[in-house]
Amino acid sequence: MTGPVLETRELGIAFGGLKAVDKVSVSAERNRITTVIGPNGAGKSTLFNLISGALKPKSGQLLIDGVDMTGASPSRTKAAGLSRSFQITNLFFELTVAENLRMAAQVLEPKARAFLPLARSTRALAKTDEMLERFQLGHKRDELAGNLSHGDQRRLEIAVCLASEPKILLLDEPTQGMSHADTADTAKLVRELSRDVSVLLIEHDIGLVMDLSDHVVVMHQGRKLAEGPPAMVRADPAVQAAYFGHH
Ligand SMILES: Nc1ncnc2c1ncn2[C@@H]1O[C@H](COP(=O)(O)OP(=O)(O)OP(=O)(O)O)[C@@H](O)[C@H]1O
Repeated sequence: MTGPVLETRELGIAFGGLKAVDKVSVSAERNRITTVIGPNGAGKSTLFNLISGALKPKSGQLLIDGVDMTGASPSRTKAAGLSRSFQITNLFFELTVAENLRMAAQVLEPKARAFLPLARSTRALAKTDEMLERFQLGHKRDELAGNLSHGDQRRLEIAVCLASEPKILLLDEPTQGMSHADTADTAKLVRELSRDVSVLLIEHDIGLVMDLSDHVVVMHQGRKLAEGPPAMVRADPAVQAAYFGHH
């Protein structure tokens, strides 16, 4: 497949009179990190909600891998290859690290095997082992997810997202609340991930945005204000005025 893995065309939604997302067109290219930035209330989370199917757009179009997914439910966008990681962690704290991964990887099993004993979920179990090793969580496999450090939980969360082999990963502020060291580790991880999967990111840490992103989209008051390579966006006077707060 060529072309962007994800594309929005003039996507829009309003809450009452407020145009939270107003004719926003973005595309995420394959195996690239595309980052959406903008001040509080710019419409970033709402855009993610429209892309994942949590909200239905009032206007515009959404394409995943070239297929029209406008108005599709979250389960349909997920089946089309979209995986979303929330600001609020979506791990099962009362399950172990390995169980969290295996549940996510279960979608890789053919439907006919869905009711077989877990031990025979060979693809899901192999994927679990692969993720444990890659994310250096092997020694914590039988630990309850709820007992992990914040950094390990975020790492596990990204691993859970990848376990279902998505085409595009939506990450909503993956470093929020992290220590400096955990932020650096997560940045490294996101960069690694982008070798296998396209990433669409919301991030407030501007240093990280500049460092990580291949392409930056700037939102302001529901609209797309600018987009381009990080350095170009940062130098844009309109972006500096709206986002960085100086002229
Ligand atoms: N369900 C809703 N009902 C009414 N207004 C909403 C709803 N969701 C978002 N909004 C409004 O839409 C605008 C965009 O909000 P959104 O959360 O998308 O911004 P954001 O860029 O993600 O901000 P932040 O960086 O603070 O998370 C805001 O003015 C917000 O108050």
